[in-house]
Amino acid sequence: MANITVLGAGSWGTALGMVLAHNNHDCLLWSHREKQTEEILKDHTNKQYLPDTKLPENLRATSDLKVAIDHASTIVIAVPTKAIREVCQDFVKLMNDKKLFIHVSKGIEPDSLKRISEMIAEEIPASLVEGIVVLSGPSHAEEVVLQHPTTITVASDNMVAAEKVQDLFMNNYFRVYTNDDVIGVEIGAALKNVIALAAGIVDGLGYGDNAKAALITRGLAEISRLGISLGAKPYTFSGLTGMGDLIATCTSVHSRNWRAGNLLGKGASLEEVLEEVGMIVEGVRTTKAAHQLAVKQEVDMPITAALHSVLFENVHPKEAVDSLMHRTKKNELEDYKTF
Ligand SMILES: NC(=O)C1=CN([C@@H]2O[C@H](COP(=O)(O)OP(=O)(O)OC[C@H]3O[C@@H](n4cnc5c(N)ncnc54)[C@H](O)[C@@H]3O)[C@@H](O)[C@H]2O)C=CC1
Ligand SMILES: O=C(CO)COP(=O)(O)O
Repeated sequence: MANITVLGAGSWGTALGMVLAHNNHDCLLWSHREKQTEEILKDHTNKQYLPDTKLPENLRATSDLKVAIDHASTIVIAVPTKAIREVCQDFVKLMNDKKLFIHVSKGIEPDSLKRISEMIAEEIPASLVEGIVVLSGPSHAEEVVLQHPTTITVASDNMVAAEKVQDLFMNNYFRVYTNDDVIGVEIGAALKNVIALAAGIVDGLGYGDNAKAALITRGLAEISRLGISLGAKPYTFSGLTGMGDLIATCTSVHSRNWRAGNLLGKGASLEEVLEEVGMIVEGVRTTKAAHQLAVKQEVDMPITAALHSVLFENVHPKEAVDSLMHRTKKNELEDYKTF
Protein backbone atom coordinates (compact mmCIF):
# COMPACT_ATOMS: atom_id res chain seq x y z
CA MET A 1 0.00 0.00 0.00
CA ALA A 2 1.22 3.49 -0.84
CA ASN A 3 1.43 6.86 0.87
CA ILE A 4 -0.59 9.37 -1.17
CA THR A 5 -1.31 13.06 -0.63
CA VAL A 6 -4.36 14.80 -2.09
CA LEU A 7 -4.02 18.60 -2.36
CA GLY A 8 -7.46 20.21 -2.21
CA ALA A 9 -10.33 19.07 -0.01
CA GLY A 10 -13.27 20.14 -2.15
CA SER A 11 -15.80 17.60 -3.32
CA TRP A 12 -13.54 15.87 -5.83
CA GLY A 13 -10.34 15.79 -3.74
CA THR A 14 -12.33 14.38 -0.82
CA ALA A 15 -14.13 11.76 -2.93
CA LEU A 16 -10.83 10.59 -4.46
CA GLY A 17 -9.25 10.54 -1.00
CA MET A 18 -12.09 8.23 0.04
CA VAL A 19 -11.40 5.88 -2.89
CA LEU A 20 -7.71 5.76 -1.98
CA ALA A 21 -8.46 5.22 1.72
CA HIS A 22 -10.94 2.48 0.75
CA ASN A 23 -8.07 0.86 -1.18
CA ASN A 24 -6.08 0.90 2.10
CA HIS A 25 -3.59 3.53 1.00
CA ASP A 26 -2.28 5.91 3.64
CA CYS A 27 -4.00 8.98 2.22
CA LEU A 28 -3.50 12.49 3.59
CA LEU A 29 -5.86 15.26 2.47
CA TRP A 30 -4.49 18.81 2.45
CA SER A 31 -6.85 21.74 2.88
CA HIS A 32 -5.68 25.36 2.95
CA ARG A 33 -8.42 26.00 5.49
CA GLU A 34 -7.63 25.00 9.11
CA LYS A 35 -11.30 24.78 10.06
CA GLN A 36 -12.01 22.27 7.33
CA THR A 37 -8.99 20.17 8.36
CA GLU A 38 -10.25 20.12 11.97
CA GLU A 39 -13.71 19.03 10.83
CA ILE A 40 -12.26 16.17 8.75
CA LEU A 41 -10.03 15.01 11.62
CA LYS A 42 -12.57 15.38 14.42
CA ASP A 43 -15.97 14.67 12.85
CA HIS A 44 -14.93 12.74 9.71
CA THR A 45 -17.17 14.97 7.62
CA ASN A 46 -16.73 17.69 4.98
CA LYS A 47 -20.20 19.20 5.18
CA GLN A 48 -19.66 22.19 2.88
CA TYR A 49 -18.80 19.99 -0.10
CA LEU A 50 -20.30 16.56 0.65
CA PRO A 51 -23.08 17.26 3.17
CA ASP A 52 -24.38 13.70 3.66
CA THR A 53 -21.09 11.82 3.60
CA LYS A 54 -19.21 10.15 6.46
CA LEU A 55 -15.50 10.00 5.64
CA PRO A 56 -13.51 6.86 6.49
CA GLU A 57 -11.46 7.17 9.69
CA ASN A 58 -8.26 6.20 7.87
CA LEU A 59 -8.55 9.34 5.68
CA ARG A 60 -6.43 11.88 7.52
CA ALA A 61 -6.03 15.62 6.92
CA THR A 62 -3.58 18.46 7.41
CA SER A 63 -3.28 22.16 6.63
CA ASP A 64 0.50 22.03 6.80
CA LEU A 65 1.71 21.93 3.18
CA LYS A 66 5.20 20.72 4.20
CA VAL A 67 3.71 17.79 6.11
CA ALA A 68 1.47 17.01 3.13
CA ILE A 69 4.35 17.05 0.63
CA ASP A 70 6.72 15.04 2.83
CA HIS A 71 4.02 12.41 3.40
CA ALA A 72 4.10 10.88 -0.08
CA SER A 73 5.91 10.43 -3.36
CA THR A 74 2.53 10.42 -5.13
CA ILE A 75 0.64 13.72 -5.12
CA VAL A 76 -2.92 14.21 -6.39
CA ILE A 77 -3.60 17.85 -7.31
CA ALA A 78 -7.35 18.50 -6.89
CA VAL A 79 -7.78 22.26 -6.81
CA PRO A 80 -9.66 24.35 -9.39
CA THR A 81 -7.75 25.30 -12.57
CA LYS A 82 -7.33 28.90 -11.42
CA ALA A 83 -5.41 27.71 -8.30
CA ILE A 84 -3.10 25.19 -10.02
CA ARG A 85 -0.11 27.50 -10.56
CA GLU A 86 -0.32 29.06 -7.09
CA VAL A 87 -0.49 25.68 -5.34
CA CYS A 88 2.41 24.28 -7.43
CA GLN A 89 4.52 27.37 -6.72
CA ASP A 90 3.83 26.96 -2.99
CA PHE A 91 4.76 23.29 -2.73
CA VAL A 92 7.65 23.17 -5.19
CA LYS A 93 9.71 25.21 -2.71
CA LEU A 94 9.19 22.43 -0.15
CA MET A 95 10.23 19.54 -2.42
CA ASN A 96 13.58 17.81 -2.45
CA ASP A 97 12.88 14.59 -4.34
CA LYS A 98 11.03 13.37 -7.43
CA LYS A 99 7.30 12.77 -7.19
CA LEU A 100 4.53 11.34 -9.31
CA PHE A 101 1.82 13.96 -9.96
CA ILE A 102 -1.79 13.13 -10.73
CA HIS A 103 -4.06 16.02 -11.67
CA VAL A 104 -7.83 15.77 -11.74
CA SER A 105 -8.90 19.29 -12.66
CA LYS A 106 -10.86 20.21 -15.78
CA GLY A 107 -9.97 23.50 -17.40
CA ILE A 108 -7.74 25.59 -19.67
CA GLU A 109 -5.96 28.73 -18.57
CA PRO A 110 -7.22 31.88 -20.34
CA ASP A 111 -4.59 33.95 -22.20
CA SER A 112 -1.74 31.39 -21.91
CA LEU A 113 -4.18 28.78 -23.32
CA LYS A 114 -2.28 26.06 -21.47
CA ARG A 115 -3.73 22.72 -20.47
CA ILE A 116 -3.30 21.72 -16.84
CA SER A 117 -0.46 19.23 -17.40
CA GLU A 118 1.37 21.99 -19.29
CA MET A 119 0.95 24.40 -16.36
CA ILE A 120 2.26 21.77 -13.93
CA ALA A 121 5.25 21.04 -16.19
CA GLU A 122 6.00 24.78 -16.30
CA GLU A 123 5.84 25.20 -12.53
CA ILE A 124 7.73 22.07 -11.38
CA PRO A 125 11.27 21.43 -12.66
CA ALA A 126 11.59 18.15 -14.63
CA SER A 127 14.22 16.98 -12.12
CA LEU A 128 11.42 16.79 -9.50
CA VAL A 129 8.86 15.00 -11.69
CA GLU A 130 8.57 11.21 -11.93
CA GLY A 131 5.53 11.60 -14.17
CA ILE A 132 2.40 13.68 -14.77
CA VAL A 133 -0.85 11.75 -15.11
CA VAL A 134 -4.31 13.18 -15.74
CA LEU A 135 -7.29 11.36 -14.23
CA SER A 136 -10.56 12.26 -15.93
CA GLY A 137 -13.94 10.93 -17.00
CA PRO A 138 -17.64 10.85 -16.14
CA SER A 139 -17.44 10.96 -12.36
CA HIS A 140 -19.57 13.07 -10.08
CA ALA A 141 -18.06 13.14 -6.58
CA GLU A 142 -21.58 12.72 -5.14
CA GLU A 143 -21.89 9.27 -6.78
CA VAL A 144 -18.31 8.13 -6.17
CA VAL A 145 -18.74 8.60 -2.40
CA LEU A 146 -21.80 6.32 -2.60
CA GLN A 147 -19.55 3.77 -4.32
CA HIS A 148 -21.75 3.72 -7.40
CA PRO A 149 -20.03 2.13 -10.43
CA THR A 150 -17.75 4.68 -12.08
CA THR A 151 -15.35 4.41 -15.02
CA ILE A 152 -12.52 6.81 -15.55
CA THR A 153 -9.38 7.30 -17.66
CA VAL A 154 -5.78 7.98 -16.68
CA ALA A 155 -3.66 9.53 -19.41
CA SER A 156 0.03 10.25 -19.58
CA ASP A 157 2.99 10.41 -21.95
CA ASN A 158 4.55 8.01 -19.45
CA MET A 159 2.55 4.76 -19.60
CA VAL A 160 4.44 3.20 -16.68
CA ALA A 161 3.22 6.10 -14.56
CA ALA A 162 -0.33 5.80 -15.96
CA GLU A 163 -0.46 2.08 -15.12
CA LYS A 164 0.84 2.78 -11.63
CA VAL A 165 -2.00 5.26 -11.10
CA GLN A 166 -4.50 2.78 -12.58
CA ASP A 167 -3.45 0.25 -9.91
CA LEU A 168 -3.68 2.81 -7.08
CA PHE A 169 -7.31 3.73 -7.82
CA MET A 170 -8.89 0.55 -9.28
CA ASN A 171 -11.46 -1.26 -7.13
CA ASN A 172 -14.88 -2.88 -7.46
CA TYR A 173 -16.73 0.42 -7.98
CA PHE A 174 -13.97 2.53 -9.57
CA ARG A 175 -12.75 1.12 -12.89
CA VAL A 176 -9.76 2.85 -14.46
CA TYR A 177 -8.64 2.71 -18.10
CA THR A 178 -5.33 3.98 -19.48
CA ASN A 179 -4.89 6.24 -22.51
CA ASP A 180 -1.77 7.86 -23.99
CA ASP A 181 -3.63 10.83 -25.53
CA VAL A 182 -3.07 13.54 -22.92
CA ILE A 183 -4.16 16.35 -25.25
CA GLY A 184 -7.45 14.63 -26.16
CA VAL A 185 -8.25 13.75 -22.54
CA GLU A 186 -7.51 17.24 -21.19
CA ILE A 187 -9.33 19.05 -24.01
CA GLY A 188 -12.40 16.80 -23.65
CA ALA A 189 -12.41 17.33 -19.87
CA ALA A 190 -12.16 21.10 -20.07
CA LEU A 191 -14.57 21.66 -22.95
CA LYS A 192 -17.37 19.42 -21.69
CA ASN A 193 -17.96 22.01 -18.96
CA VAL A 194 -18.63 24.65 -21.61
CA ILE A 195 -21.23 22.44 -23.27
CA ALA A 196 -22.72 21.51 -19.86
CA LEU A 197 -23.27 25.19 -19.09
CA ALA A 198 -25.03 25.54 -22.45
CA ALA A 199 -27.11 22.40 -21.74
CA GLY A 200 -28.17 23.90 -18.41
CA ILE A 201 -29.19 27.08 -20.21
CA VAL A 202 -31.44 25.28 -22.71
CA ASP A 203 -33.08 23.40 -19.82
CA GLY A 204 -33.50 26.68 -17.95
CA LEU A 205 -35.14 28.22 -21.02
CA GLY A 206 -37.63 25.34 -20.97
CA TYR A 207 -36.45 23.60 -24.14
CA GLY A 208 -36.46 19.81 -24.19
CA ASP A 209 -34.58 16.67 -25.04
CA ASN A 210 -34.14 17.59 -28.71
CA ALA A 211 -32.20 20.73 -27.86
CA LYS A 212 -30.14 18.87 -25.24
CA ALA A 213 -29.24 16.06 -27.67
CA ALA A 214 -28.33 18.65 -30.29
CA LEU A 215 -25.98 20.41 -27.87
CA ILE A 216 -24.27 17.21 -26.77
CA THR A 217 -23.78 15.98 -30.34
CA ARG A 218 -22.78 19.24 -31.99
CA GLY A 219 -20.80 20.12 -28.85
CA LEU A 220 -18.79 16.95 -29.29
CA ALA A 221 -18.21 17.89 -32.95
CA GLU A 222 -16.69 21.25 -32.02
CA ILE A 223 -14.67 19.84 -29.11
CA SER A 224 -13.25 17.19 -31.46
CA ARG A 225 -12.43 19.81 -34.08
CA LEU A 226 -10.50 21.89 -31.59
CA GLY A 227 -8.77 18.88 -30.01
CA ILE A 228 -7.68 17.44 -33.35
CA SER A 229 -6.29 20.80 -34.42
CA LEU A 230 -4.12 20.65 -31.28
CA GLY A 231 -2.88 17.12 -31.97
CA ALA A 232 -5.42 14.95 -30.11
CA LYS A 233 -6.48 11.52 -31.38
CA PRO A 234 -10.03 11.59 -32.86
CA TYR A 235 -11.21 8.42 -31.09
CA THR A 236 -10.48 9.85 -27.65
CA PHE A 237 -13.54 12.08 -28.09
CA SER A 238 -15.87 9.09 -28.38
CA GLY A 239 -14.44 7.69 -25.14
CA LEU A 240 -15.02 8.29 -21.44
CA THR A 241 -13.39 11.71 -21.33
CA GLY A 242 -15.25 12.93 -24.43
CA MET A 243 -18.76 11.62 -25.05
CA GLY A 244 -18.80 9.91 -21.62
CA ASP A 245 -18.20 13.05 -19.60
CA LEU A 246 -20.47 15.12 -21.84
CA ILE A 247 -23.38 12.77 -21.11
CA ALA A 248 -22.68 12.74 -17.36
CA THR A 249 -22.32 16.49 -17.06
CA CYS A 250 -24.97 17.72 -19.50
CA THR A 251 -27.71 15.51 -18.07
CA SER A 252 -27.11 15.66 -14.33
CA VAL A 253 -28.37 17.84 -11.51
CA HIS A 254 -25.11 17.01 -9.69
CA SER A 255 -23.17 19.04 -12.24
CA ARG A 256 -22.20 22.50 -11.03
CA ASN A 257 -21.83 23.61 -14.64
CA TRP A 258 -25.27 22.34 -15.63
CA ARG A 259 -26.79 23.95 -12.50
CA ALA A 260 -25.12 27.27 -13.24
CA GLY A 261 -26.38 27.18 -16.83
CA ASN A 262 -29.86 26.25 -15.66
CA LEU A 263 -30.01 29.32 -13.40
CA LEU A 264 -28.70 31.53 -16.21
CA GLY A 265 -31.41 30.17 -18.52
CA LYS A 266 -34.01 31.04 -15.88
CA GLY A 267 -32.83 34.65 -15.88
CA ALA A 268 -30.28 34.93 -13.05
CA SER A 269 -27.13 37.00 -13.55
CA LEU A 270 -23.71 35.34 -13.68
CA GLU A 271 -22.84 36.86 -10.31
CA GLU A 272 -26.01 35.50 -8.69
CA VAL A 273 -25.41 32.10 -10.23
CA LEU A 274 -21.83 31.74 -8.94
CA GLU A 275 -22.97 32.83 -5.47
CA GLU A 276 -25.83 30.31 -5.51
CA VAL A 277 -23.76 27.31 -6.72
CA GLY A 278 -21.05 28.05 -4.13
CA MET A 279 -18.52 25.63 -5.67
CA ILE A 280 -16.20 25.92 -8.64
CA VAL A 281 -17.97 26.33 -12.00
CA GLU A 282 -14.99 25.65 -14.27
CA GLY A 283 -16.93 26.18 -17.51
CA VAL A 284 -17.15 29.96 -17.06
CA ARG A 285 -13.40 30.56 -17.19
CA THR A 286 -12.91 27.76 -19.72
CA THR A 287 -15.42 29.41 -22.09
CA LYS A 288 -13.13 32.43 -22.20
CA ALA A 289 -10.06 30.23 -22.84
CA ALA A 290 -11.82 28.01 -25.40
CA HIS A 291 -13.09 31.04 -27.31
CA GLN A 292 -9.52 32.41 -27.47
CA LEU A 293 -8.18 28.99 -28.46
CA ALA A 294 -10.75 28.64 -31.25
CA VAL A 295 -9.62 31.98 -32.71
CA LYS A 296 -5.95 31.02 -32.42
CA GLN A 297 -6.48 27.59 -34.02
CA GLU A 298 -8.91 29.02 -36.62
CA VAL A 299 -11.48 26.41 -35.62
CA ASP A 300 -15.23 27.01 -35.84
CA MET A 301 -16.81 26.62 -32.37
CA PRO A 302 -20.31 28.11 -32.64
CA ILE A 303 -21.70 26.81 -29.32
CA THR A 304 -18.66 28.08 -27.42
CA ALA A 305 -18.98 31.45 -29.19
CA ALA A 306 -22.70 31.64 -28.37
CA LEU A 307 -22.03 30.84 -24.70
CA HIS A 308 -19.23 33.42 -24.65
CA SER A 309 -21.71 36.02 -25.88
CA VAL A 310 -24.13 35.14 -23.05
CA LEU A 311 -21.49 35.09 -20.30
CA PHE A 312 -19.36 38.04 -21.33
CA GLU A 313 -21.18 40.10 -23.98
CA ASN A 314 -24.57 40.54 -22.36
CA VAL A 315 -26.47 38.57 -25.00
CA HIS A 316 -29.76 37.05 -23.77
CA PRO A 317 -29.63 33.21 -23.69
CA LYS A 318 -32.68 32.91 -25.97
CA GLU A 319 -31.08 35.22 -28.52
CA ALA A 320 -27.91 33.09 -28.41
CA VAL A 321 -29.93 29.92 -29.12
CA ASP A 322 -31.71 31.69 -31.99
CA SER A 323 -28.38 32.75 -33.47
CA LEU A 324 -27.21 29.10 -33.43
CA MET A 325 -30.40 27.99 -35.20
CA HIS A 326 -29.95 30.63 -37.90
CA ARG A 327 -26.40 29.75 -38.93
CA THR A 328 -25.82 29.03 -42.61
CA LYS A 329 -26.76 25.54 -43.72
CA LYS A 330 -24.17 22.79 -43.46
CA ASN A 331 -23.46 19.13 -44.17
CA GLU A 332 -23.53 17.24 -40.86
CA LEU A 333 -20.33 15.33 -41.58
CA GLU A 334 -18.38 18.30 -42.93
CA ASP A 335 -16.34 18.41 -39.72
CA TYR A 336 -15.26 14.81 -40.02
CA LYS A 337 -13.58 15.15 -43.42
CA THR A 338 -10.31 16.00 -41.67
CA PHE A 339 -10.40 12.91 -39.34
N1 LIG B 1 -16.69 17.63 -8.08
C1 LIG B 1 -16.63 16.70 -9.00
O1 LIG B 1 -17.49 15.82 -9.05
C2 LIG B 1 -15.52 16.69 -9.97
C3 LIG B 1 -14.64 17.75 -10.09
N2 LIG B 1 -13.61 17.69 -10.98
C4 LIG B 1 -12.66 18.78 -11.11
O2 LIG B 1 -11.87 18.84 -9.93
C5 LIG B 1 -11.44 20.19 -9.70
C6 LIG B 1 -11.79 20.59 -8.28
O3 LIG B 1 -13.21 20.58 -8.24
P1 LIG B 1 -14.07 20.39 -6.92
O4 LIG B 1 -13.40 19.54 -5.91
O5 LIG B 1 -15.40 20.00 -7.40
O6 LIG B 1 -14.11 21.90 -6.45
P2 LIG B 1 -14.69 22.48 -5.11
O7 LIG B 1 -15.17 23.83 -5.37
O8 LIG B 1 -15.60 21.47 -4.49
O9 LIG B 1 -13.39 22.55 -4.18
C7 LIG B 1 -12.21 23.17 -4.52
C8 LIG B 1 -11.23 23.04 -3.35
O10 LIG B 1 -10.02 23.72 -3.71
C9 LIG B 1 -9.69 24.61 -2.66
N3 LIG B 1 -8.98 25.77 -3.20
C10 LIG B 1 -9.49 26.75 -4.00
N4 LIG B 1 -8.52 27.64 -4.27
C11 LIG B 1 -7.41 27.23 -3.63
C12 LIG B 1 -6.09 27.75 -3.52
N5 LIG B 1 -5.73 28.87 -4.14
N6 LIG B 1 -5.21 27.07 -2.76
C13 LIG B 1 -5.56 25.92 -2.16
N7 LIG B 1 -6.79 25.38 -2.22
C14 LIG B 1 -7.69 26.03 -2.96
C15 LIG B 1 -11.02 25.02 -2.04
O11 LIG B 1 -10.86 25.50 -0.73
C16 LIG B 1 -11.76 23.69 -2.09
O12 LIG B 1 -11.41 22.90 -0.97
C17 LIG B 1 -12.14 21.05 -10.77
O13 LIG B 1 -11.26 21.31 -11.81
C18 LIG B 1 -13.29 20.16 -11.25
O14 LIG B 1 -13.63 20.41 -12.60
C19 LIG B 1 -13.40 16.59 -11.76
C20 LIG B 1 -14.23 15.52 -11.68
C21 LIG B 1 -15.36 15.48 -10.80
O1 LIG C 1 -16.54 16.73 -14.07
C1 LIG C 1 -17.52 16.36 -13.48
C2 LIG C 1 -18.12 15.03 -13.68
O2 LIG C 1 -17.34 14.22 -14.51
C3 LIG C 1 -18.20 17.28 -12.54
O3 LIG C 1 -18.78 18.29 -13.28
P1 LIG C 1 -19.20 19.68 -12.59
O4 LIG C 1 -17.91 20.40 -12.27
O5 LIG C 1 -20.03 20.36 -13.60
O6 LIG C 1 -19.95 19.32 -11.35
